[in-house]
Amino acid sequence: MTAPIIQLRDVAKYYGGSIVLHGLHWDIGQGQVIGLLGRNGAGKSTLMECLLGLRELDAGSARLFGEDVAALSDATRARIGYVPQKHGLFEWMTPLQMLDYFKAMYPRWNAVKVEALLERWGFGPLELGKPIGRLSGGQQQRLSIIRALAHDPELLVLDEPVSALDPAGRRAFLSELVDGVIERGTTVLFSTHILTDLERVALDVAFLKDGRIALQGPLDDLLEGARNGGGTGAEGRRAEPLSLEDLFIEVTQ
Ligand SMILES: Nc1ncnc2c1ncn2[C@@H]1O[C@H](COP(=O)(O)OP(=O)(O)OP(=O)(O)O)[C@@H](O)[C@H]1O
Repeated sequence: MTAPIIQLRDVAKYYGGSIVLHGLHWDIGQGQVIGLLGRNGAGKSTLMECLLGLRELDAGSARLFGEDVAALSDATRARIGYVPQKHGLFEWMTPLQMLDYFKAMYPRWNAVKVEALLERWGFGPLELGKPIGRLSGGQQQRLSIIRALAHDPELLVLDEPVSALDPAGRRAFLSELVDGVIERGTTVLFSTHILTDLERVALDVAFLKDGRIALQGPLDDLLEGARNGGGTGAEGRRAEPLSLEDLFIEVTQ
């Protein structure tokens, strides 16, 4: 069996006195596509930052591609794409300058893909020539996604990647995710509060609650299990079909 792409063991993270993650074990295997769900403040961003080595753990260990995240090699870093919730793009640069800057860092930069995405996602000469700080929130989010996809990462971590996108932008992103990313066998972890998007894309969902992964499984199985009264503690078969929204409320309350 191949080693998991993401491996978390006994992870704990505190902010001051408050515990956000604790006793968290999680393995994500090659090619898995997981939607991470949890209430506001449950710790989804913190978990993603910890597993990428962007925040120091208070206990436990996190490994990516078998390497400790505290000491990732450049080669492993180049296999990862990340869209943070606060994208923090270089606001004084134009999109072209920023993409050129990142291109120099990645041996596997896919210039054809970048150009195609820029064109499809509405970056004409006007947008490409403006400082990023003067683009709209949605345009900045699109650019952050393009940057994360540009080097054909083997692991893609997306923290609420569509929160600023209009419905057309969300649809375009989801179709790129399904046809251009998941099709290639990329391992994907993404958080969202837009459950309909998750139903279109995620094969598995994981619920973060009380600092741990409280429930995880293929979306269809979880819904079926919940309808039959198993898995979420309900008794007897339900008369009403259970939606992902119902399941979310039941698991995370
Ligand atoms: N830098 C920080 N310093 C102190 N507390 C923090 C910090 N970052 C996050 N927190 C706290 O940790 C908890 C988890 O925050 P986090 O952003 O990880 O949650 P989330 O599940 O991503 O939330 P949301 O769905 O609202 O984006 C929250 O209570 C938050 O206030």
